Parts: sequence; C-alpha cells; structure tokens
Amino acid sequence: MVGPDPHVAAARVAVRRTVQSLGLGGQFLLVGCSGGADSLALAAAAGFVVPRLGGTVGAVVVDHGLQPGSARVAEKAAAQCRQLGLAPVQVLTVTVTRAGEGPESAARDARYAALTEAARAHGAAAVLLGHTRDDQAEQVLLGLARGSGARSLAGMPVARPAGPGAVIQIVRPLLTVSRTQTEGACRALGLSTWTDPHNTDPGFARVRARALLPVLEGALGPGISAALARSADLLRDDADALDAAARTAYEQLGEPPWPVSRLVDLPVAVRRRVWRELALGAGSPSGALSAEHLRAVDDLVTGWRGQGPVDLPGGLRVHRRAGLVSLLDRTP
Ligand SMILES: Nc1ncnc2c1ncn2[C@@H]1O[C@H](COP(=O)(O)OP(=O)(O)OP(=O)(O)O)[C@@H](O)[C@H]1O
Repeated sequence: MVGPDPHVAAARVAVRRTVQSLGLGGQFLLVGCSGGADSLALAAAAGFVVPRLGGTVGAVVVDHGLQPGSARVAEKAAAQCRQLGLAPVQVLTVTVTRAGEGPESAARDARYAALTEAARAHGAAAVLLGHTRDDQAEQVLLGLARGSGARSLAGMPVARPAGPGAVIQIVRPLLTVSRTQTEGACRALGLSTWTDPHNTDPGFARVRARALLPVLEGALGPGISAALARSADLLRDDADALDAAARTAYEQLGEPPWPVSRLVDLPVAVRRRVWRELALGAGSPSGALSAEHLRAVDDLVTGWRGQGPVDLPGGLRVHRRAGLVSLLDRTP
C-alpha cells in the first residue's frame, strides 16, 4: 500500500502530536480557515486525524469584507473544508472598524473575536490556526529588528487560552511544519489555495522579513527558519521562567511603596518585569510603555544620582524618596 504524500503526512503527524499532547483528543475542535495553503493543509490534516482520535472538527471562514470578491473566496474555502469532511463549516462576515493600529490589526482583532465566539457557541475546546514554522521564523526576525526581549522573540506558543481565564484554547499545530510542506500538502490533495494579496505587498514589514529568509539561507546555510523557530522555543522557556520569578517577586513586594533595599538584589531581568507589571497594573497602555521607560525606572532604583521621578505613559509617575519607591498618579 502506498502511504500518503510526505507533506500530507508531515501535517497529519504535527496535528496528531499537538492534539494528543494538549489532551484535546475526543473533543470538538474548530479550524480557522482563510483558504490559504497553511490553513487548508491544517483543515485537511485535522479532518483526517481528529476523528481517528475520537473527536470531531469543524471550520470557520471569516469574511472581513475588505477586498472585492472576499465572499467568493470565503465560500470556496468553506466548500473545500466541507469536502474534507469537516462539519459544521460556517462563513462568518465581520465588520472591520478601522480604529486603532490600522486595518490589518483591526481585521485580526475582529477575526479572533469571531473565531472565539464561534468556538464558544459550538462548544469547541480549541480554535486551530495554520501558522507555520516560517511564520514563527518571520516573527523572530521582526522581533530582532525591533531589539525585542525574550518574550517577544519567543514568538507564538503552540497553545494559549483565548483570553484571560478562557477555557477555549488558541492552538497552532503546524508550528513545526514549513510553508513548503503546507503548499505541497495542498497540491497533493488537489486543494485550490488562495493567496492573500497582502502576502506580496512589500509595504508590510512581515512580507519584507519573509523575503529575507531565503537570502539568509543563501548566506548562512539551509535551515535558518528551523533555527529561528528553535530559538523561539528556547526563549519561550526562558521568558516563562523569568515571568514566573517576577510574579513571585511582585506578590512578595505587596503594594508600593517598596524599599529600594528589597529591589536592588533582584536580577535585572526580573526587576524589568516587575516595573512592567507595576505600570501595566496601574493602567499604563502596553503599546506606549517602552524599554526606555523601564530602563529609566530601573536606573532610578539601582543607579540613583539624585535624578527626578520617571513619568510613564498613562499619567503615572515613579518616585524615589527616603529609600522608598512609589507610584503616583499624575492626572489632576
Ligand atoms: N479569514 C480567515 N478566516 C478564518 N481563519 C483565518 C482567516 N485568516 C487567517 N486565519 C487563521 O489565522 C492563521 C494565520 O493567518 P495570517 O498569517 O493571515 O494571520 P495574521 O494576519 O498574520 O495574524 P496573526 O498571525 O496574528 O494571526 C491562518 O492560518 C488561519 O488559521
């Protein structure tokens, strides 16, 4: 008997391992499918694997209505999901408000909200997304270009709760699978894939990062995407450990004011996280809080030369007086 195409097999193995390791066998799962090669390969693999693990799998295609013909693209993706045996398969039309950080991020927010809501309505345990190892590598490259820390370089986790305290998980089973493999799987299965025009628009930093990977492979040797994804995995473990240490330190410190003497002996990586937790907990907007803000707070505490207080986004001010560090509200 001839086995499945190797790309199809790779996607199935990745889905089976992820579903089993997360204890999701036997549950109802929902694939978020855009009609692109990654999420169609995911739908095909999940449609094969999940029933064999005693579960069921459906799909949701979100129509953002941002491009002409988007409804047709969505219907075609949904039809292919149905042919792959997924049920129920739904097209959800969302309204993307252009407020916030731009249409891309507004579309993403609307999509995640729609997918999570559909999962809740159908009683799904998880939403499966088709991010690949190449997406992970691009994310790491973009983080490096911004000078990010371990948490950001850790890229996307395989699983996370859909929101604070949520039961539904957002799961990315294909993070070990390359885009070449998802495209090969779709070809082997005769699936017709859609290419998001944004994926070739050099106006997006992600698209430019994508173009860089083959250049890096040429210069440094093959396997760069896999290596970057591996770094993300290692850094995620480090970031998790440091976050846990910072949470413990934060809890032990209690409410500010905090004595400087109890702060200076903490490792700087933990202190930085404590400052961040302090600022975010007091309402500083995360997008506006920079590494420079955190460095200034740390300097106030550990490198004091009589400098003044540090102002943080959100109308906050960190003060040092008589060996105590306190957080004040600057708003009148
Ligand atoms: N229109 C859509 N409907 C349903 N699921 C989608 C849709 N678009 C994307 N997805 C899901 O999200 C995955 C990632 O898609 P994409 O890379 O386009 O997202 P993104 O814009 O980079 O945002 P993010 O990476 O934060 O999810 C897809 O593989 C698919 O599972």
